[in-house]
Amino acid sequence: MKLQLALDLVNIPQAIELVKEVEDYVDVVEIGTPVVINEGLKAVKEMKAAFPQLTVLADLKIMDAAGYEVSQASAAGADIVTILGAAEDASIKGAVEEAKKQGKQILVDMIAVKDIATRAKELDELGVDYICVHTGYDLQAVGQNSFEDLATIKSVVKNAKTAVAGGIKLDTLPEVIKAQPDLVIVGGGITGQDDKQAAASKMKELITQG
Ligand SMILES: O=C(CO)[C@H](O)[C@H](O)COP(=O)(O)O
Repeated sequence: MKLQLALDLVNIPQAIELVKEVEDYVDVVEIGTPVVINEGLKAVKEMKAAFPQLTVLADLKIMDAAGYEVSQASAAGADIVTILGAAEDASIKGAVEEAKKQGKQILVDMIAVKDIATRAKELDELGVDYICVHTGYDLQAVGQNSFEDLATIKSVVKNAKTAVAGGIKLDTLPEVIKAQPDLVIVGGGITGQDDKQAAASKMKELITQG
C-alpha cells in the first residue's frame, strides 16, 4: 500500500516547500487539478525536477483528447496521469495506449460514476493501471465518503490496482487500511495540518503496519 500526497490549494513554490517537509513519508506526489488549472503542466515539470526520486501524478481528470493530453503530461515528467471513469471508452483506450507508449501509467478517477461496479469491471478490461474511488470536495461537504465504493471495486477488479481519495484524515485512515487499497490519496489530511511532517509520518507508519 502506497501513500499519495495531493497538492490542490498551493502554487508551485508552496508545493515544493511542502514536499520538502514530507518527502520521506510519501510515495507519490499529486499535482492536483486546481494547480494544473492555475499553473499549467509547468507545475508537473518543476515538481519532477525538484524530486526526481518521487512518482509524480498529474491530476488532469481527462475527459477527451486523451491520447494528446497524456502525451503532454508525460512530456512534462508525469509518471501517472488521471482520466475520468465517465469518459468514453475510446478516450480510455487512447489514454492507455499513449501511456504504454511513453512508459507511464493511467489512474481512472471514478468521481460522479453512478454504477461503480459495472464501470470498474469495464475499465479493468480496458487495461488501466489504477481505479480510484473518489469523493470530491463538493460531496465531502455534505458528509459523503468513498469507503463503501472501495469495497465494491475491490470485489470486482481483477487486474488494475485500487485507490481511494476524498477527505481521508488520520482518524479515518485505519478504516481505509482495513479495505487494503493499493494507493491511499491524502490531501487536506496532511496539507491542512499544522505539523504536516508529523501527519505524513504517522500515516506512513499506519500504512506500513497494514
Ligand atoms: O482530486 C481531488 C479533488 O478533486 C483531491 O486531490 C482529493 O480529493 C484528495 O484531497 P483531499 O484528501 O483533501 O480530499
